[in-house]
Amino acid sequence: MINVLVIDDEKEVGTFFYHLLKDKGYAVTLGHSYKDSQQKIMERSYDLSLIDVMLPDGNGIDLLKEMKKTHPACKVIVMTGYSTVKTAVEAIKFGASDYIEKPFDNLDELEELIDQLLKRPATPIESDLEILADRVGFVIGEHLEMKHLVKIAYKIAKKNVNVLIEGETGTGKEVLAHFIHQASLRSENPFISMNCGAISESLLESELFGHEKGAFTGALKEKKGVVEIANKGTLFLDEIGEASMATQVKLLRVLETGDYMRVGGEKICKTHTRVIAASHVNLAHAVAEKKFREDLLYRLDVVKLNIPPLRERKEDLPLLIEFFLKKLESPLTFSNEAIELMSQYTWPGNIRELFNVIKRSVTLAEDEVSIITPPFLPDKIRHSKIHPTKLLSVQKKTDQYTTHFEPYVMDKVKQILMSWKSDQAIDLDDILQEVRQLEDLIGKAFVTKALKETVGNRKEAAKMLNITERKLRYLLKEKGHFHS
Ligand SMILES: Nc1ncnc2c1ncn2[C@@H]1O[C@H](COP(=O)(O)OP(=O)(O)OP(=O)(O)O)[C@@H](O)[C@H]1O
Repeated sequence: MINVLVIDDEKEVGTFFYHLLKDKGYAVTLGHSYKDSQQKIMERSYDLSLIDVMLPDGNGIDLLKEMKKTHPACKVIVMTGYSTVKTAVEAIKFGASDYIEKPFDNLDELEELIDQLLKRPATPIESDLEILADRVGFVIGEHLEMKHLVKIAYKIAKKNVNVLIEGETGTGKEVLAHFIHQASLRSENPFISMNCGAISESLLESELFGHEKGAFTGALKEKKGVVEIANKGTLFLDEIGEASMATQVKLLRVLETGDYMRVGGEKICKTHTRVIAASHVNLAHAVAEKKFREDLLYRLDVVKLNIPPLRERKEDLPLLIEFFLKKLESPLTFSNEAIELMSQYTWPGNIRELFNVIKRSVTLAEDEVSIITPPFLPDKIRHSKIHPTKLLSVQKKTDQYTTHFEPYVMDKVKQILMSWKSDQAIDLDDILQEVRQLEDLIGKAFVTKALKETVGNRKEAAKMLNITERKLRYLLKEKGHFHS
């Protein structure tokens, strides 16, 4: 028997769902307040719950959290008024499967949604979204924050809400926008991408809204703008922060009412496009600096998705490398040392830069070798200097490193001191002599690794270690740091 809990303080809503669901053969429990529903959540388990976000004695989102904690498999639909769509999107972040707006004017759609949710197996969404991601060429990876973000993107894709994607250059904002479009009900209609920072102000306006014949010198024919072409589809506005204040006002109008005018035109036109905006600058900061309209930001960031930079999702490097090698139809692979160097690099250009590096290495290595080794990587990656402690300290889960050598060494010294009893006589000179030997050992390990990486090329090895070739020769001769 399927158990459903409907939580709403409006009696009519409860009664409506009671009859609708009872007729389908489900067992329905009604909750009328926060307190009362809390009790009902504790009493038994449910397969589905419909929760009103605004209860007189509490917040429906908190009940959603409790439900998810107590019965993780229970599907939740939150119910909201239009003005609280932002809250509903929040609910999705906390695990709601979907949200519906009150009043319910499409009952067939509502029934369909409930049936679909109850039909789905326990973790369906992951496989659905993975199939779609595969189709659009979007690597999700293993990074938890990224996985969560894609799940939210997938869930809100079917809703007609605007989305704001923030992230450094090359992190995949456009690919994510495309993924959202493909997951939406608009996927049969056009996805149009426009970079607001790439063209001049006057051209941007006519590209966005179109122009009438004779609107300006050179406007020989009338032209459709992207808001018109992407009508019923998705309009991806990259670098929205670059749009002038005047264009921002016009965009705001499009977002509020769908209305716009072609350049040189007098007729008000309407579009039903969905806007996904992106920016590599933090738009809230731009608002504080008065470079971006607050009301426009408010309209845009109904859903805000922040893509982490590649240096924070290094665990995804192998998957991305594999994906790009396949895309380039290359049979080559990267050696472990090459991958290690790539994971030490900070990737300021993010995934775009990674793709370019892979393309370059493949071109250089093709017909020469079957495994791409460090010499085929660009200098910036081979010689990207990392702080020695990054090598010596244990990498923590959070990818944080201690920033100085000293604490690491002091920790070891403390351990040694603890085992030294003050009544034991020691010889400090002997100890310092041992430390110098250790220094040699560490030096040897670095030199050996550098020579291995550069396949014995001393010039390259010296460069990698940031020492002169003379010093390297000295180390090899005097200290016996031979290449083993
Ligand atoms: N998750 C991903 N999976 C596969 N390819 C990706 C992914 N992210 C980025 N790319 C690739 O990296 C390149 C840059 O991606 P994209 O243009 O989407 O970045 P962006 O954040 O929009 O960049 P910009 O801010 O410079 O406009 C593209 O070639 C894209 O295909």
